[in-house]
Amino acid sequence: MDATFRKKNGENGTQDSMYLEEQTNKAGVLSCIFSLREEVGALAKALRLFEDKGINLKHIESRPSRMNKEEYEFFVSVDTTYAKALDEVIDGLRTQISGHVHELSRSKMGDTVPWFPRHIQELDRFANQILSYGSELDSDHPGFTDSVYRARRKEFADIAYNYRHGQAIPTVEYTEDERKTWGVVFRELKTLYPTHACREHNRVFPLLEKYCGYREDNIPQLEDISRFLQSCSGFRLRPVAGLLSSRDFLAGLAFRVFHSTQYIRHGSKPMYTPEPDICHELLGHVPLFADPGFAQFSQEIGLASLGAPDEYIEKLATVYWFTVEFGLCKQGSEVKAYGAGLLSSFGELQYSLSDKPQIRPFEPEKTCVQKYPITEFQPVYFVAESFEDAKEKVRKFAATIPRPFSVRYNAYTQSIEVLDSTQQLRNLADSINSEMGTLCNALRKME
Ligand SMILES: C[C@H](O)[C@H](O)[C@H]1CNc2nc(N)[nH]c(=O)c2N1
Ligand SMILES: N[C@@H](Cc1ccccc1)C(=O)O
Ligand SMILES: [Fe+2]
Repeated sequence: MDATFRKKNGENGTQDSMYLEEQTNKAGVLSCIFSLREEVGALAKALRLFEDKGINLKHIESRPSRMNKEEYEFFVSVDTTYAKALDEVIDGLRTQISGHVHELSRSKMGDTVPWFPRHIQELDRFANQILSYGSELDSDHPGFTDSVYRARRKEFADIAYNYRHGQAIPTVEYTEDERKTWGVVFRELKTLYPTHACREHNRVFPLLEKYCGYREDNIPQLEDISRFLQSCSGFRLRPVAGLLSSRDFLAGLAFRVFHSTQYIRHGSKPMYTPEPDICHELLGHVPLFADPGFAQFSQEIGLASLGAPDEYIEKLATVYWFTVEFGLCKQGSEVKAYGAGLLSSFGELQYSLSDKPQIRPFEPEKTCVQKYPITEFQPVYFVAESFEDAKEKVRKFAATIPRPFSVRYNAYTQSIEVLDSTQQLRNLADSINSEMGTLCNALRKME
């Protein structure tokens, strides 16, 4: 059970001596936490309530309460088939044994909400939680049997493992072979961008050539790009050894942090690779993260993911997949690519705008359940009406994610604020008020 137990003080500052929290994070399991005044038979009485309703407990744990020495806390889980009976037991715990229960409140910040980073520095915890793409990829990965390539990948992994927030991203000396691979990818893609890429991508690309060393004969350095992005949109890069879980990866976006690989694809297959590599990050993602509107869109997906239940992380990751990774977008009378997985693969970029794949309108409620392959061209793409439209739709979708609190990113402290107290809301109101003053003044000066 990955639930964390945390007891909260009541809003009025008093210590609640009992709280109940249901969770449905794990498919098929419902949990509840309650605390009781310690005395002979207290637990037996509580358990009788479960017995009376015919509930077979799956799991029970107890521990002395840290907040109140006279109390014990109990954590129980039951099969979801007992959902209704559990509600009745909770009522019973509140009423029938209230003699042993002082005050009662439901903790708003669920004590069972999945952990998420609150400060940008906490992203350091993700460094060594890399997923292998699975045996499926390993065996047909173009670099699988190349021992030189594998050794080189380990060098890149070590840079990422040792990286800590705030450090400069180490410069890498790329080999001649690596530069050759980059050159092929760069050249082919550059000829396709004017006709295939969305206008936001085409607008930023020349700036990257001017300021970040984007050239056919040079693989740009992550540190230079990270600085450039910070000045455009506040996005920054962090080196990562490989694929992160969707939850971790999306959490980074909430802080405007993009986890970027630093190794390059195997030279034998430059036109398409089944996993992210530096070509994908620098040619696919970076130009769009430099666009303020797109940066905002990406961060909102990240914020929506914090503390969300697993099933919603999966849906959000699918929405991310069909927008940021493989999205198509209407621009004027044409359809263009804005998904980074398309903008970094000269094979798939051409295919995506041909008449071969299926094209459907982007509707988050439908798109979020679409299955997709991760190691071959996509059979289905979704077309957004515009970035603004996609942003609005994703916002509406995100609002359906069950979460008992709202969050906001504070860029000054680089931390996530959980908006669950009147003090937090007052701070937010103050800051909006100050911005509103700026806006009104500026408007007056325009007249
Ligand atoms: C969020 C979604 O699952 C997406 O495919 C993520 C998964 N993990 C990742 N991890 C890394 N390092 N890079 C990525 O682009 C992604 N993409
Ligand atoms: N297929 C992309 C890389 C990629 C793999 C998986 C997900 C997203 C992107 C390319 O060749 O550039
Ligand atoms: Fe990507």
